[in-house]
Amino acid sequence: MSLTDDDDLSETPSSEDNKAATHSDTGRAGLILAGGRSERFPTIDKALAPLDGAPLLRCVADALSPAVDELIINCRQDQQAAFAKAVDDDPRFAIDPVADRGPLAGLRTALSATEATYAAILPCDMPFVPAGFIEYLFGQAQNKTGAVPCVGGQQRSLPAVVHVRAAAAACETAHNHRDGGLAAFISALDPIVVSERTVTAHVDAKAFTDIDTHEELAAIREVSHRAEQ
Ligand SMILES: Nc1nc2c(ncn2[C@@H]2O[C@H](COP(=O)(O)OP(=O)(O)OP(=O)(O)O)[C@@H](O)[C@H]2O)c(=O)[nH]1
Repeated sequence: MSLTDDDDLSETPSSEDNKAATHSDTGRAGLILAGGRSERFPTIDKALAPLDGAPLLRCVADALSPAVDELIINCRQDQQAAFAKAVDDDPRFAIDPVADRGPLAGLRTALSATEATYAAILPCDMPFVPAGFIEYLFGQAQNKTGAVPCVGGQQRSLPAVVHVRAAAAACETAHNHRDGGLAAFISALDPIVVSERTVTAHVDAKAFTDIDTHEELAAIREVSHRAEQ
């Protein structure tokens, strides 16, 4: 499938489709990539590391939930039980058939688990992206292959809102690419890039902070502790 920004990707479900709608047959999915090994975050899976009393995974799920109709967590089989306990809602899980194949493989697994037309994608370590900004990205992605923000002078791969079928095709293209990562995926998807000026009008740049180490998490805790005083 070849898609460009000019392609109209709108899908108008028939009344038959609507009658047959199930929990997974929704307009907007939220996909959380959480199948990494957290090697820079020793002794604990960073998705379970607490921030203000809640595991990072729950912070991300709580932020995403208001903007989506269904939540899907992508991870390894051995993470599922702990992750199910960590989040408040009752998310679906998309389990990697083969572990440790990287975020792009995780994304393919997550995309194949939803019937939604559009999906927001977040990593498990980016807890401050507000639902309002995800809603904004859904609006920008409408009838396009997707939308990503420009932050710090760079187009980001995540967070992203993507057209699910276009994204699945872009995963295949990226898979055959030399680096085979999320950057190759975004390049193949060719989404709308929301300018930095527009991004900063909607949200603080801190919203896109991701947490890779204990030191980074401690620094964030320190800032929020000071803000409370
Ligand atoms: N499904 C899946 N997700 C992954 C994989 N590797 C990384 N991710 C996810 O992709 C996102 C970005 O990855 P990183 O920030 O590098 O996380 P990580 O690989 O767990 O961390 P390090 O091991 O310290 O590099 C995180 O949400 C990870 O959970 C993988 O092999 N499979």
